[in-house]
Amino acid sequence: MATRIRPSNKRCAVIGGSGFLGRHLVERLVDRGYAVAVFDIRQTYELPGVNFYQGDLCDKHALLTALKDVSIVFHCASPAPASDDRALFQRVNIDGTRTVIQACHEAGVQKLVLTSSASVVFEGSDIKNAKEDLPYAKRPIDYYTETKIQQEKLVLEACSKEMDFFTIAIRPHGIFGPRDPQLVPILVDAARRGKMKFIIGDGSNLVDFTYVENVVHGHILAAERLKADSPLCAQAYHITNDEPVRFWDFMSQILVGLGYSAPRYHLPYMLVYGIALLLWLIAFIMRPLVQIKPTFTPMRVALAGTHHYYSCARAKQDMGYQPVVPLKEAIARTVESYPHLRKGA
Ligand SMILES: NC(=O)C1=CN([C@@H]2O[C@H](COP(=O)(O)OP(=O)(O)OC[C@H]3O[C@@H](n4cnc5c(N)ncnc54)[C@H](O)[C@@H]3O)[C@@H](O)[C@H]2O)C=CC1
Ligand SMILES: CC(C)CCC[C@@H](C)[C@H]1CC[C@H]2C3=C(CC[C@]12C)[C@@]1(C)CCC(=O)C[C@@H]1CC3
Repeated sequence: MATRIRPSNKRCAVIGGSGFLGRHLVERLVDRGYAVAVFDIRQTYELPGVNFYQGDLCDKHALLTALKDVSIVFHCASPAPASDDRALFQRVNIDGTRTVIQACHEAGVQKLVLTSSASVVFEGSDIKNAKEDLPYAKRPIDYYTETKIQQEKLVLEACSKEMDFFTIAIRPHGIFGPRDPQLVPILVDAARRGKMKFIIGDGSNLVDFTYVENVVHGHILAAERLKADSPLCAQAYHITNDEPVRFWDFMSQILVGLGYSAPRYHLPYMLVYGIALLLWLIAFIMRPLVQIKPTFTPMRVALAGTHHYYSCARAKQDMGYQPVVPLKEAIARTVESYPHLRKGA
C-alpha cells in the first residue's frame, strides 16, 4: 500500500489573510516559525516567509494551488458584515466554505480552523455570559449572521476521524485593534459628522470587545491543540477579552483617546431602533435610484443598546486560553495606532 506523505505541520494557509484579522494572524504565525500561504481576493501587503495566492475561495483549482503541502488551514475570509448583498454572502460563506472543505480533503489538509462569530446566537436581544450551548439564532438579524451560522455548521460537521480531518470554530466578538477597517473608522466618521452625541438606552449594557491579538492567540492555540480524540474536535469556542465592558464606556474611551467628546445625551432604545428600521426601509426602496448608507443601521443600534457578552470558560478549560492583552492596554495600543483619525489630523 502506498504511504500517504503528510505535509509538514509547520505549513499553513490563511484564507482571508489580507484582511484585518487575517494579517495579524499571518504575522504571528510567521513569528512562531510557520511557513504561511495567504489566499485572498486581494493582496494588501508583503511579508518575508509568506507566499501570496490571489483568488476567489469559490474556485477550488485556485485554492488547491495555495493548499499544496499545507497541514493547517485557517479560514477567516468573509464579505464585509455591513453588506446587504444576500447572493454574495450565500456564494462566499456557504458555497465557498463547501469548496474550502473539499479542497482541504483533496490537498490532504489535516486541520481546518474556521473564524466564526459569537453573533451566530444573537437575535437582537440581551445575551449575558452565554456559553457555547446556546442555540443558533432562529431569526438571524442579517444575511451575514444567517450565513455565518450555516458556515459554522458545515465546518463542524466536516470533522472526521476516519478521514484524519479535524475541524474547529472560533467565535470571536467585537474584534478591534490596529488596522481595523470597521469599528474605529466608523466611530470616528460618525463623530466627525456630529452623530456621536447620544447614548442609545441607559448606557449600562455590557458588551465584549476583543483585542485582535487575543483572537489570534485563540486561533493558534486551537490549531496546535486540535488533534484526534481531543475535546476540541467539531466544537465551537468563544474567544473574548474576558472583560465585558459598558458599550458606551468603550466607545467613549476610544473617542476621548482620539480627541473627540464622549456621547452624553440619552435616547430611548426603541425610538432609535424604530428610526433605524425606517431608514433601512427607505434605503432599500430607493436602492434602484440612489445608494443610501445610514450610519445607524438596525444591526448597529441593536449592538449598541443591548447586552452581548459571552463566557470563554470552555476555551480556558479545553485549550488553556487566557487573553494575552488586557482591555486597558488594548484600547491604549489601538488609539495610538490611528494618528490619522485624531481630531484635527
Ligand atoms: N471584525 C469583527 O468584529 C469580527 C469578525 N469576525 C470574522 O472574522 C473574520 C475576519 O474578519 P475581518 O478581518 O474583520 O474582515 P476583513 O474584511 O478585514 O477580512 C476578510 C478578508 O476576506 C477576504 N475575502 C472576502 N471574500 C473572499 C473570497 N471570495 N475569496 C477570498 N478572500 C475573500 C477579503 O478580501 C478580506 O481580506 C471573518 O470571517 C468575520 O466573519 C467574527 C467576529 C467579529
Ligand atoms: C455608530 C455607532 C453607534 C456604532 C459604531 C461602532 C460599530 C461600527 C461597531 C460596534 C460593535 C461592532 C461589531 C461588529 C461590527 C462593528 C460594530 C457594529 C460586528 C457586527 C462585526 C462582525 C461580527 O461578527 C460581529 C461584530 C459585533 C460587534
